[in-house]
Amino acid sequence: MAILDVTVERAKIGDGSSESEAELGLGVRHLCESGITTLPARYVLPPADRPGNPCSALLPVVDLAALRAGDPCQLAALHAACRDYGFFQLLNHGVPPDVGRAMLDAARRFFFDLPLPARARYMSADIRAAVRYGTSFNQLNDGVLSWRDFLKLLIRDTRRLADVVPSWPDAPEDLRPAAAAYARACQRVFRELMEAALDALGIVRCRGELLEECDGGSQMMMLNCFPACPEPELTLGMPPHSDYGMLTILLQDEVRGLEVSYGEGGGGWAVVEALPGAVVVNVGDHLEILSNGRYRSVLHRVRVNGRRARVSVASLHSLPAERVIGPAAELVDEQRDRPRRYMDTDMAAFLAYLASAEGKHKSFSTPAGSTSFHLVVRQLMNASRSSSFVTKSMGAVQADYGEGGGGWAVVEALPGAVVVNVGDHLEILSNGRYRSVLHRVRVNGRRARVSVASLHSLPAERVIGPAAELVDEQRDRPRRYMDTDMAAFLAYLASAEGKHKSFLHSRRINIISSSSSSSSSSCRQAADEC
Ligand SMILES: O=C(O)CCC(=O)C(=O)O
Ligand SMILES: [Fe+2]
Repeated sequence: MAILDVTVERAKIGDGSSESEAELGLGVRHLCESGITTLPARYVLPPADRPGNPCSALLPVVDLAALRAGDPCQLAALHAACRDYGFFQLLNHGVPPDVGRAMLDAARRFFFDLPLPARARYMSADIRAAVRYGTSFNQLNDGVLSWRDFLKLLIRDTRRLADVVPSWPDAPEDLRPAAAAYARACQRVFRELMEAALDALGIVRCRGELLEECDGGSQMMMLNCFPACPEPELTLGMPPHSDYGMLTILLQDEVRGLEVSYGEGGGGWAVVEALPGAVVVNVGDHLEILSNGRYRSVLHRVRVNGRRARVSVASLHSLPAERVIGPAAELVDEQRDRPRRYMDTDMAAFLAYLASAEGKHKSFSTPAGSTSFHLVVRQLMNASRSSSFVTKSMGAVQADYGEGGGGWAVVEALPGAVVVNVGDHLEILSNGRYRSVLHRVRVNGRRARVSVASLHSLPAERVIGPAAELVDEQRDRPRRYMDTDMAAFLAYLASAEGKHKSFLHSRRINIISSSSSSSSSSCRQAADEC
């Protein structure tokens, strides 16, 4: 049905679809200059992924001046915002208004005043380039393009900002000083927020070390440009994604556009309404991992506007790229119902993920939808065995069903039958064609029940990944799982045996089953790696 709709919509778009791929690669600013009046087909989302009617979200507010002064209410507000929303607005952040204004102004002039050749000097196919002008989300892999151009400025070690500034665009002429001043201001905000977050989380043992690493951490500034769009209801400026890093500080002009995912299973989208002078801060994947899941890295996306262009600057902060990140020791206690929820991750693991699945989970045309990097990490932790089980009294087994799970149906089995279910390994081997479904067992007030489950898999040392025949990157059959093996599984068991099966499973199943409708995605800032 969705495919049919898209075909019809594309046919309707007609003249807009005539731009060549090479032309589209030059970005949406260039496209606008060419005078298009309809949206080219490559930007048209399937109906289920389009932005729909906006509703508003008023984010929690944190006052950094009060936090700095030791106000316990502000620490509590920060903690609750990171835990419950993953997003907040920051007031009295200490970024001087003229520094923010100068940053946005220079970014606007870079995108709108410079002729294409001046901007195109910074175009690069290398996603690792420290300075890079590009378009869409992950241009080479996006099935549907996003209505966005960007300039990425990567600072690998924030203490060495001065060394990298000379490599930044020299036009407009105030871009370098404006971006450098803004980068420095964000570094201070990041440092202060991390200090408070570590306190709020009760991370004491490696507090000093972590803060030192924040001081010499990585910072990626994404200058985003979303020109006015001829058919804004058909596309997005950025697809649903989470940010790869500890914290992101977002500066935006007066045009709204940022939307955050909310609701059970993340089905709803709300446009962020920010207070004048506030910056928006969100938790990234690394802080979710460090906090062992107490803080949330939430999916967000950007809607575009039919009349007004929008410019934003997202400053993504993390520890140094080579740092291994895992849950803080204080937040893991296997004895006290605080299992470790994430495997350690580092840039090497992340790059391996990119090499195996780069962009695969970000494409709107990918039926599997997608996930952020840390969700993939969770998924690997969860890999177990293919299984079947035999029950004596079937009535108690329930299997998850429905869009995104959420419903539970009691299994009724025929007399004499055994029930067989697909396990995680077969789901991986089948590259997601077969599903390893959540199930649970209810108990009975009157009758005891006994069952025997026999779980089968390949030899323990065997590395399991999607079968070659079921992966074809050219034909819309991307690889959906990283390889896994028993060592990875045992490492997981050693750290977290059985404690959080349902949490991990529910995330993973959601990712798989919600995919066809939501195609949420991510790790973009990851794609434009740190
Ligand atoms: O422009 C925005 O509001 C959000 C930008 C964003 O999410 C990003 O650059 O990661
Ligand atoms: Fe983002």
